[in-house]
Amino acid sequence: MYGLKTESSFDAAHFLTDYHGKCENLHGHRWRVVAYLEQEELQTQGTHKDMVIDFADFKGALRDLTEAFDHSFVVEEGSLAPDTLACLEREGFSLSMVPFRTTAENFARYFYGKLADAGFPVSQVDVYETPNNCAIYRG
Ligand SMILES: Nc1nc2c(c(=O)[nH]1)N=C([C@H](O)[C@H](O)COP(=O)(O)OP(=O)(O)OP(=O)(O)O)CN2
Ligand SMILES: [Zn+2]
Repeated sequence: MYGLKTESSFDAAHFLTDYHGKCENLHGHRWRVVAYLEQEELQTQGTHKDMVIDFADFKGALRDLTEAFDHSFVVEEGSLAPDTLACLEREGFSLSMVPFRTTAENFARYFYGKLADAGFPVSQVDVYETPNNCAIYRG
């Protein structure tokens, strides 16, 4: 079995809906996303011979996914009143609406799904919310 690993990060704001503690307030993190691929065999011919996948393609795909959240306010759908959202948009803030509670676990599953949908043989995604705290999603 062969494996590849790459990582990317994004800085964003969020809050946790229905959380009782400091994380119910708007705050920010630098989320670090580490993705792993696994494949039994290497490619056998062409420019990608003896590679799982070109690192350039893998790191570019993960970077595009994290870039979409960078310097935005990641908002769980339905967690803010429509007029609150309208005010934030009117002020020009960048909002990223997501259909999940913005936990590290859910981000890990989200990035896993996006990489799998793009055809990468993803086996695991780690999402660090702080340097010491990491959520893991495995297929
Ligand atoms: N299992 C999870 N637990 C928590 C998550 C999560 O995504 N998964 N998220 C949060 C909050 O987002 C919160 O911001 C994290 O707070 P905390 O761990 O306290 O992080 P700090 O940066 O404040 O770290 P300190 O050690 O307190 O400096 C909560 N839990
Ligand atoms: Zn947080």
